[in-house]
Amino acid sequence: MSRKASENVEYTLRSLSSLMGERRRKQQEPDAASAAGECSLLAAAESSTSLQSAGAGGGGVGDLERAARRQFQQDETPAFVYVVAVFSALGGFLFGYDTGVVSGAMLLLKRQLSLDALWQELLVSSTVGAAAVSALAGGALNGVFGRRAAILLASALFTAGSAVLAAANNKETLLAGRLVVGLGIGIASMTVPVYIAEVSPPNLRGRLVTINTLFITGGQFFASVVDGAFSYLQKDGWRYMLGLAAIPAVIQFFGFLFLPESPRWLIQKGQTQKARRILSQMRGNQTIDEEYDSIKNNIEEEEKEVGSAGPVICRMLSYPPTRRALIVGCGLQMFQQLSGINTIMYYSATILQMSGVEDDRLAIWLASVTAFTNFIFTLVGVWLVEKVGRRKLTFGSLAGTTVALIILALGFVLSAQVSPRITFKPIAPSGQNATCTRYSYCNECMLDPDCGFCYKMNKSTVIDSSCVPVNKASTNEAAWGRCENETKFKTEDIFWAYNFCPTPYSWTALLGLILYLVFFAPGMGPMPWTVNSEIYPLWARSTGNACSSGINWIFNVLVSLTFLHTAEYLTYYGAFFLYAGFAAVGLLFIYGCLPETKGKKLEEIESLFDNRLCTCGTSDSDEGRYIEYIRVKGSNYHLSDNDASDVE
Ligand SMILES: O[C@H]1[C@H](O)[C@@H](O)[C@H](O)[C@@H](O)[C@H]1O
Repeated sequence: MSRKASENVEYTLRSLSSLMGERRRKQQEPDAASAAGECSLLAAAESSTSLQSAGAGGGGVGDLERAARRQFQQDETPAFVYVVAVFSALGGFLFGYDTGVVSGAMLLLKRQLSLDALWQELLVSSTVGAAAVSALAGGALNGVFGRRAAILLASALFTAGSAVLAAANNKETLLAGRLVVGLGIGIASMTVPVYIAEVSPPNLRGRLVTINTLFITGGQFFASVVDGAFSYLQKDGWRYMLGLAAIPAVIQFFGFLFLPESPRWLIQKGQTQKARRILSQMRGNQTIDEEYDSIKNNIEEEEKEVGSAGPVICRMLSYPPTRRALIVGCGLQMFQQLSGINTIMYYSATILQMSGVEDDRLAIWLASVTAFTNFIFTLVGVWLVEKVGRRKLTFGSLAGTTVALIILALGFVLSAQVSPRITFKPIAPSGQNATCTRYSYCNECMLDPDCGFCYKMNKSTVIDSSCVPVNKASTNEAAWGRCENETKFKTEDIFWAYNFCPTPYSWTALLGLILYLVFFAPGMGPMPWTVNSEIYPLWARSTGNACSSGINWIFNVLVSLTFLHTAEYLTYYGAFFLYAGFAAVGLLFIYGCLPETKGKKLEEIESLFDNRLCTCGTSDSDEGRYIEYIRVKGSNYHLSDNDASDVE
């Protein structure tokens, strides 16, 4: 095509795109498919009439299509956006690493510092508690100082906390270090998804924000490997485990000294020149005028509509669209935790032991297989999020998770039904606890955290079984009796089961565990974070994310801290049935309340919450329609079938 002809095509497309843009603005309809700085020309694929008429004025549809396709191939998202996303997601890695590493570190710490149960619980949950507080406070921090400053602060806290932990000489210092790290986790968990969402182009936003969760699960997996490797270093192994987090934290800190602030936040603060510069850096060869204008207009309109007086949370609650978005965001985070992910993560070693793995070390290594499954299937989520969209992915994931929880619970029911009888009741030495010897079946004994099951095997039958107190310093052996000395009883063909019962049905628990992660990881793991980064308008984004992340952390503590007690009262299968029940309620919630945000500009998403909640399930209007877009980005034309979310 000659230069002149191509200019003609360009001109026609530009005028058509702005005409369409105008018309839409007049109709005040959300332009869902247009990417940042773009207008979309929509045409149902079956009838390419609009395309033809568009082409007619500028050299024919053939030329037009060819030009558009050529430009599409040239028009790439600059690598800079990926660099920014990966550096930010280091915050996710640290979140995963620091929450994951503590279980392995605790095995060594409790011996070296003689920690009692209270201190162990304090060291684990103080971090999650501090994360809840700082996630809630992070909203104000983000709003006032910006996303970049918040991320810098989080990485400084991670670095300082890790250094304190590595050098700690007593439990009080350890507690201080864990609190500092927790403060970093909370801030990172609420800021990073927001920052990535704000710098990403709409067609990649879901994928890039989901990468943050990939880094969280990657951090958890890495932590489990580090735990396994350093568990051989009985003295001071925990210092390496806890201190290693300083490395990615320092990298992130220095990286962010050179990375830019979110252009959306800058526009909100009136720093428009800087915002334009950063936006064009992020969009490469695409023009940014329309994206810039739409962000700016949006801020002005929002101010008119909602005003700027009073605390943001009050304005959010009194303005119906943001109130609904907040309910959806917090609900998603709550159901993520109520479906028991962290019970599964923290107790996977125990669940694996129940399925027949008797060796402690092997169980720790197998727990890293669990963490790896979580990680790999989060990758599947990264791939699926822009293909099937948030709504279907979340719903499908939670449906599978519910089934897996039921299988897991049934596994425990079967195990409990064939639970071995206790046939031998040893007399407790004087002054020793004798409570455990009162139980009649292994599953009662197993649910008491102070007791363990000591037995022999005759072929595949359990014989000479007793329930005796566990050695508080090492759950690998009993406090007294035949199972008192691990090295000795192993040579005498005597077995010790703490927290599990030998049963032929334990494989169902393993099956349930794997199925759980396969379903949970692609959707329910990442989507609550991804959706929350998108559903609030700019003025409410930090506060909305602060609240929902706070809810995530609060329910995280509640569920993981109560698991053992819940299991004691309801038995293991009762606990898993309970989570399955929560997950089922979550399914109804998602079906009724979660709208599809795929492909929409952040500025358009607010309108999805204009209607009453629980009407989203009825408005899946894109179903079964194939839509083709020609995008016009300044001088670049796209033919893309990716963003099938806007229907006119
Ligand atoms: O999205 C993450 C992820 O699924 C993690 O594996 C889990 O430990 C977190 O609690 C959750 O927020």
